[in-house]
Amino acid sequence: MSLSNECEIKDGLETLVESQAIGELANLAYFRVAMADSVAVEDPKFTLQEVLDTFKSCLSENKEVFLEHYVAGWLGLVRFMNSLGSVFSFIAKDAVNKIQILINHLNGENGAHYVTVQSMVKYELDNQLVDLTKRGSFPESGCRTLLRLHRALRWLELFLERLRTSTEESKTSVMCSEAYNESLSQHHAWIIRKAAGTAFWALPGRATFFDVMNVGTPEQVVAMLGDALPLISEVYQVTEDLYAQNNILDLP
Ligand SMILES: CCCCCCCC/C=C\CCCCCCCC(=O)N[C@@H](COP(=O)(O)O)[C@H](O)/C=C/CCCCCCCCCCCCC
Repeated sequence: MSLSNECEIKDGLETLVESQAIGELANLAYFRVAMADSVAVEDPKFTLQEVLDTFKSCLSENKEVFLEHYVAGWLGLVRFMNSLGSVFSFIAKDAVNKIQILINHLNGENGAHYVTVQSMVKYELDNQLVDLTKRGSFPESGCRTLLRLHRALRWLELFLERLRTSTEESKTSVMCSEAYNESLSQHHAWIIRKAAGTAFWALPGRATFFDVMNVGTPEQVVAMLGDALPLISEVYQVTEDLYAQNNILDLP
């Protein structure tokens, strides 16, 4: 995928952040990213396969993480969340804001340094473009912005693993909040934890959830989750190791 139609994507995201109709526009934004990759997009509905494909493209042969594919993966996930209802809008809006910041870096004059997460970290640290101990001059550094999505990727991994091994009786709200409590919640203020916990109760049941994934039978969903999880885990682990090596896992 190439961000040759960067302006269109950027315009779409800017509108998306400002708009109340966030769900509809998230679809549009992802639609454009997908088009840039020649993915078949006649059907604008979310499919788990699309997200799987973007995470598959994330890692280079030498395990570098391509930022544009990472961003495309998140846009796909936001589309999914938007299809679940407006109660998740505050979460989607935060995710989209962060995606927008990363796309701005990719499209900016220093975009060449933002091709991979590895090159982004090196560039920003070498040039003191990251607030390391307290928030200051660089609230929109790529490193701190991606870290927020990276932590959310751990939540996703834990949640999807629960979904994969769930039974018909399992509750998505319980699986979601367990995954959240084991990961992201540790980085969130009390008020955010409460709001997130409330939103989880609005999640549809497992059967509807599987339907929205547009994969097929529950057995096919489970099989695809089995394919998707190692990819997501690897992207997570490569990023985690990179951030650990550079001592930037706690950026303010
Ligand atoms: C394959 C399909 C099945 C799963 C689909 C899941 C779709 C999930 C899509 C997006 C997930 C949301 C990502 C949220 C990123 C949150 C980043 C964050 O931590 N931000 C906080 C800190 O930011 P700064 O203030 O430091 O800039 C911010 O305070 C958060 C605000 C919003 C609340 C975030 C709650 C996160 C809950 C994650 C679970 C989402 C549940 C969705 C259920 C489908």
